[in-house]
Amino acid sequence: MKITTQTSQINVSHSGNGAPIWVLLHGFMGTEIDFEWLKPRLSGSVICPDLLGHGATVTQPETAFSMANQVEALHDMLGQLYPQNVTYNVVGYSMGGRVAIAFAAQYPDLIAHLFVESGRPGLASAQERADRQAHDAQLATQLETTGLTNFVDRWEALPLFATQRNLPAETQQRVRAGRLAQAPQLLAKSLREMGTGSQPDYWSSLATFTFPVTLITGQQDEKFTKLADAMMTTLPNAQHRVVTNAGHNVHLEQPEAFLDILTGGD
Ligand SMILES: C=C(O[C@H]1C=C[C@H](C(=O)CCC(=O)O)[C@@H](C(=O)O)[C@@H]1O)C(=O)O
Repeated sequence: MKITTQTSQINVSHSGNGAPIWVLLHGFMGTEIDFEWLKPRLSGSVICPDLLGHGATVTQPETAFSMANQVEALHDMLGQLYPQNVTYNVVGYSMGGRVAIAFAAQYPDLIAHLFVESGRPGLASAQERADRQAHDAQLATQLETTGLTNFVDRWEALPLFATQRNLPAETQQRVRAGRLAQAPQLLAKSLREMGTGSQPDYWSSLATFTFPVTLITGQQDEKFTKLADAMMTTLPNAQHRVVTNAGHNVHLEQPEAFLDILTGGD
């Protein structure tokens, strides 16, 4: 497996007593189960929370699924688990990558290493955000009116996920089952309130990320590989790993290559 690297500068640091604490953040319509396979493969502690509106997360009806609330919910959860002064290896996939970047911007002192897989720091222009908000609101309405199965059918058919159709049927069925197990009204709320267009723009925060950052994209995901290249122009201590024979979901399509990047085993 060939992984090409573009590096500005990378200094790896570890949390506390040297045993890393991994925080793994799933993507839209994902759950903590998506990273279950990683738990026995990573040294140290591994935490895979369900994000707002996903999996087993329970919120009060009045809770806004804003990126700010998501960051605070994650911060509160980690603070309850690790009250002492520790740092985390935060790994975010896609929507989870957006959350990871927002969390790092808000709490940089808590980051040992930030890994962003096929993620982006929001949208830089107000017009882009407005257009994307309208798009995500349309998706949310479609989800509410045509039902989750129809929505997942359309979602799976997106070009962004075309490479996943080469995966074994069992793997595709497992991912589909995870999506179909979600609560449609909560997914719609997530799209409207925490979608790519609704979150703040963190592009200007990237230059302040002095902790080690590793961007991971699939070579066949041109869109997010280009976005990662753009992020590299402003990140001061980062590397961009492009994994061959993979699209948007690198950890699903090339799990061993993904693990090697996390552990430095490649
Ligand atoms: C379709 C686009 O944007 C969506 C794609 C990826 C994100 C995600 O979490 C997908 C997870 C998965 O299905 O494997 C999602 C997000 O960031 O919430 C985006 O809305 C696109 O072309 O940008």
